[in-house]
Parts: sequence; structure tokens; C-alpha cells
Amino acid sequence: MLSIISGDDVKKLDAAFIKATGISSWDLMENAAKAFFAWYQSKFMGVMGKVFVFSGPGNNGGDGIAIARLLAESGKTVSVIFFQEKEFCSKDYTLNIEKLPSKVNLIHISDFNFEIDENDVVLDCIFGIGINRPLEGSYLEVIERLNKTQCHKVSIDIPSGIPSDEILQGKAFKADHTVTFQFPKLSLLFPEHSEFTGNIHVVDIGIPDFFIQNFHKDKFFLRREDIRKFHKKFNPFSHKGDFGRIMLIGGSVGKVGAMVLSSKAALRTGSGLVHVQIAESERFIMQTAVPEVMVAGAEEIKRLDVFDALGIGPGWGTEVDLSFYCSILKRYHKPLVIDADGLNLLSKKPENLKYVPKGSILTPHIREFQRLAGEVKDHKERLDKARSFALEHGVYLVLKGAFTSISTPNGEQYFNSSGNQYLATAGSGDVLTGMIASFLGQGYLPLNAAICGVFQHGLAGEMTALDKRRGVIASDIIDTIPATFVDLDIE
Ligand SMILES: NC(=O)C1=CN([C@@H]2O[C@H](COP(=O)(O)OP(=O)(O)OC[C@H]3O[C@@H](n4cnc5c(N)ncnc54)[C@H](OP(=O)(O)O)[C@@H]3O)[C@@H](O)[C@H]2O)[C@@H](O)CC1
Ligand SMILES: Nc1ncnc2c1ncn2[C@@H]1O[C@H](COP(=O)(O)OP(=O)(O)O)[C@@H](O)[C@H]1O
Ligand SMILES: [K+]
Repeated sequence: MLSIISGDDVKKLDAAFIKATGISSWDLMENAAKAFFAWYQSKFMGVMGKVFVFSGPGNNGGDGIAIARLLAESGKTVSVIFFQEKEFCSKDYTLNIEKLPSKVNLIHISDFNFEIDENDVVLDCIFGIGINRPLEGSYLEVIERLNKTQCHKVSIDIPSGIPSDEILQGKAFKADHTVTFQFPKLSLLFPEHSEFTGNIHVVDIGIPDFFIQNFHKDKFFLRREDIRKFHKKFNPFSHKGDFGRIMLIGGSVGKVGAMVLSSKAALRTGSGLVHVQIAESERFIMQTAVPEVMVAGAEEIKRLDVFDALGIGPGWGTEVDLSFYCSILKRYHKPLVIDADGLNLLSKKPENLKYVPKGSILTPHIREFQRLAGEVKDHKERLDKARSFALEHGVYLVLKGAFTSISTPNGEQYFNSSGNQYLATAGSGDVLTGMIASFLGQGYLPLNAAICGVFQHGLAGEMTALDKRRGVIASDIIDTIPATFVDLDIE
């Protein structure tokens, strides 16, 4: 798991790492340049055009000059476009300028003609995490001009103009790819910046994560290599009881499809037994759609303690008797999952939040979270609010969207890296509810259930989108869940 630290802490991290290892800041910049170069070779091999490196006065610009050298040595035609004379630039920028081979064209911005072809590549190394005010003057003009230019665009560390932990004020470079060093800067995960970041790639520059953890506070980035350790192991003698008995509650008239999706997803995630409690009139539809599911009558809902986990809300409607809902929350003493109308009903009467069992998992999308916790001005404030909500109510708050975040009752936040825009389809959230409830019912700790559910839901979306793209529907995500276990090598 990568720790996400603030831009200010990166400077302290660099200084401490340099002190501890005896390497120089130039070496660290060289590591960054080499890591970028390796990425470039793997992704841009087939792009034959010229490379234009726009280098600002700080270390982001220094990275650019080092990268220009590596690209030129590999045979590329490279130009460096600079803004400031080296006396006004960072120490490592200057060292790298001195190492630049003569075959690299070094052009001051005022002499640059902007003759860039569609097939050429622009590397944005104007500003990194050291940006400290909105863009203006020639920097702004150049970035606006580059934003209108048709070519391949890659930002180094962060698109120039975007601060590392805050929302952008003003303009920024619009990249097709952002190659960020060591860990994604927090602001790369904000939806407000999606038009600037393009695809985000994290490259390792050789600072071990345990070292970063000395500076780290409470934010982590989840990647596929992290997921195995959150999974529980089963053995050949495991029986269906070990895989859990869960109850999903929801499915009003006309919305029973939500429960069809949730319950199928739970079965595909490995639940031993799945019961559903739905509107009586919808029984036939439910049992025809998912014969493996048991449809509960009113008497079964009286004995909630027999279930290893509950999932409440998909397709429930908002006309539910609140005292019935409350009685479920009061009578069930283990962590459960609440989604969709289960959340909307809590927003109607927030005092019922106190009955939600500690350690439960709430899975709102942005609008549901707004109903639950109030208006926010931007995603940064939303994340802060999610964190305090989870702390205050002792729950895991899964805030859905790109880079879904999981806020924990002890103030940590985990950001998911899997998934794509094709998951934004009707019923996709119902699938996630079924998956998380399933893991919870299989005896996973709530955090592990949330992490595995969120990651594998995203992965299933990625895998099924390979040949379906925007044609993905929620049922496709369900069909692909088993393949995610194979893909991650989970027994
Ligand atoms: N461990 C890592 O992650 C590593 C990170 N590395 C790299 O270092 C980068 C951070 O470098 P950095 O700190 O030198 O800051 P950077 O973004 O180049 O800009 C600062 C310069 O810009 C100026 N300036 C600021 N705002 C401005 C504005 N609006 N308009 C005009 N000027 C403005 C400011 O000067 P000022 O005018 O404020 O005096 C200063 O000169 C990081 O993103 C990564 O690429 C690797 O090399 C090694 C390991
Ligand atoms: N652009 C995106 N990138 C990654 N995941 C996404 C994106 N858009 C939506 N998702 C995921 O799709 C799911 C949608 O859930 P939700 O909004 O509850 O849908 P529904 O109400 O239709 O079931 C969530 O898990 C969310 O994280
Ligand atoms: K940049």
C-alpha cells in the first residue's frame, strides 16, 4: 500500500532520505528521470514524433532536463524549452543543464515557434508540487497555448498549475497522462481535476514505503498487489457455513432488480447462503431470477442473529416504515452494510444513525453522502467530511466514484485504484453492496471486506470493459467477479 503524504512533507521526506542513505538530491532526481524514462519506453515506444520538454525553474523543470538527456541518448529528437536562465533555477536543474548533450535543442520560451505536430510529444515539467500561486504571465500563456495544441501530452509528477493537496485556482496544463513519483499526490484524486490529469501512473523512485510511513499520516493508495493480504483463506474442509449466511433487505415493487443484482453479486463473491427480504409481491420474480437465493418471510426477519452479515437498502424505496428499519438496526449487533435507500432513510432521520452497529459499512455515492452529511464546496472538503463522519459514527464510510475512498473509524482513508467510467451504470452500486456484504458474511473484518469489495468491483469493471466499453451493464460486472479471484490468484 502506498502512503499518500502532503506536498510539504515530500520536501522533508527527501531531506531525511538523502541524510539516511547518503545519496544526493541529484541522484534522487536521476531516479525519478529513469523511472519516467522506463515508463515512457513501455508506453510511448510506438510514438515516433519529436519530444518537446517544457521546463520550469524548480526541480520539476530539473526532472525535465534529466529526462531530455535520457530520451536524447536513446535516439529521440528532443528540444528543451526553458523559461528562466539557470542562475534563477534550482541547484539540480542547473547540474542537469550542464550534463545536457549538445544534440538537445535548448530554446528560450520567447524564441519558441510552437511548431508541434500531432505525432509529437509535449512533456510538461513546468511546475510540480512546488507551485505556490495561480499561473500568470508567460507561464499561463504557454500552458493555454499548449492546451489548444493537438499532440501527445504527458505531465511529470502533476499537471503544472495544480497544487499537490488543494483544489486548483485558475488554469492548469491538460495532460493525457500524468506520471507521478512514488505515490499519487492527493489532488490527482479529486474529480475537479479529471480534465487535467488524464490517466494517472505511479512510478517508483526508490524510496521504500516504510521510510515514507515515518511521514505518513492517514492516507493510503490501494493497488492490486495489496489486495491478497486482505483476503481470508479457506481450505478443502470449509463448508457452506464457513462462507457465511447473509441477509439482504430491500427490493420494493418495481425495484426488485436491485436485489437480484445484489444477491447474485454476493453469491458470485462466495457467500454460502444468501437470503433476501423483499416486497412480498416480488417473490416470484426474485426466485425466478436467482434460484440460489432464499426469499425470507416476515418470521425470518425476527431472527436476525443467525445471519453473519446484513446488507440493507438496494431498491428498498423511501416509503419504508422507519420504526421497522430502526428495529433491525437495534436488534442486529454485528457490522452490516447500508446502501442506497438505506442511507436515504437515515438522511430523513439522522438521529437513527446512533443505532447503526459500530464498524458497519456505509456506501454512499456523492449525492447520497451530501444528503447524509450536508453540502460541501469541493472534493477536498467532502473527503474531510467523510473522515469526520466515519470517526464520529464509528463506521466505515465508502464514498463511491472514481478513486472511491474508504474512511475508517480511526481516521484513516484508503483510496481505490481500480475501476473506470464504465462502472457508472444502473445497478453497479447494488453489485458493490452484495460484494461487500458477502465478504463481511465470510468473516472478513469490515475494513478488509470494504477494501476487497471495492477493489474487485473496480477490477471486474475493468475486465468486462475490455470488450464492452460503454456497453457494460451491472450484470456483466457480476459475471466477471469470479474472474477477479483468478486474476488476483485468490483461492
Ligand atoms: N520525492 C519526490 O517526490 C521528488 C520530486 N522531484 C520533483 O521535484 C518537484 C518539486 O520541485 P520544487 O519543490 O523545486 O517545485 P517546482 O514545482 O518545480 O516549482 C517550484 C519553482 O516554481 C516557482 N513557482 C511556484 N509557483 C509559481 C508560479 N505560479 N509562477 C511562477 N513561478 C512559480 C518557485 O519559485 P518562487 O517564485 O516561488 O520563488 C520555484 O522556483 C516535484 O514535483 C518532482 O517533479 C524529483 O526531482 C526528485 C524527488
Ligand atoms: N468514473 C468512475 N470510475 C470508477 N468507478 C466508478 C466511476 N463511476 C462510478 N463508479 C463506481 O460505480 C459504482 C456506482 O454506484 P452507484 O452510484 O451507487 O450506482 P447505482 O445507484 O446505479 O447502483 C460505484 O462503485 C462507483 O465507485
Ligand atoms: K508538471
